[in-house]
Amino acid sequence: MPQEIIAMAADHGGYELKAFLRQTLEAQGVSVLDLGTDGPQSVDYPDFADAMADAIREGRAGKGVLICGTGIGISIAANRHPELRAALVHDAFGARLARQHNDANVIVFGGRTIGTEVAKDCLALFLSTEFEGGRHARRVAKMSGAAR
Ligand SMILES: O=C(CO)[C@H](O)[C@H](O)COP(=O)(O)O
Repeated sequence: MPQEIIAMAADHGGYELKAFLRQTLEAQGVSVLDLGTDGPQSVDYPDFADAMADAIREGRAGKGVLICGTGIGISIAANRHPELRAALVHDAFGARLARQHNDANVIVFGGRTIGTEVAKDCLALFLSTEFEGGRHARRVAKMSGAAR
């Protein structure tokens, strides 16, 4: 089975953490689709959530990493897209449960709030943990259906 491609995108509050995590993944042989941004100039985080949604919808990546300063704005923007289940994660427990219970396909970090080593551990757990299905599949399906 071909290895899943991981898309990454960040605003100016997260580009440094993105570069660190990209380097980490590529050193492990993981293919990364980098959707920007790549420098400190001010950009708008919704544009990068939109780029992530396009990449996942078009099958250019299987999972993604989004980063803004706090992770909050880019989470809000990402979860407006039906193809994304974006989880803002601060610790290993959240990273694992985001996969096991929520079948999240995007992990979100705050570039100004999380340490690089914590983010690295969270990302590794996120990418290596399977969705549990069962009762969680019913709940995830309810989020994918038409609004009430
Ligand atoms: O965290 C964010 C959104 O939730 C943004 O990164 C943050 O709002 C950008 O702020 P500034 O333009 O002052 O650098």
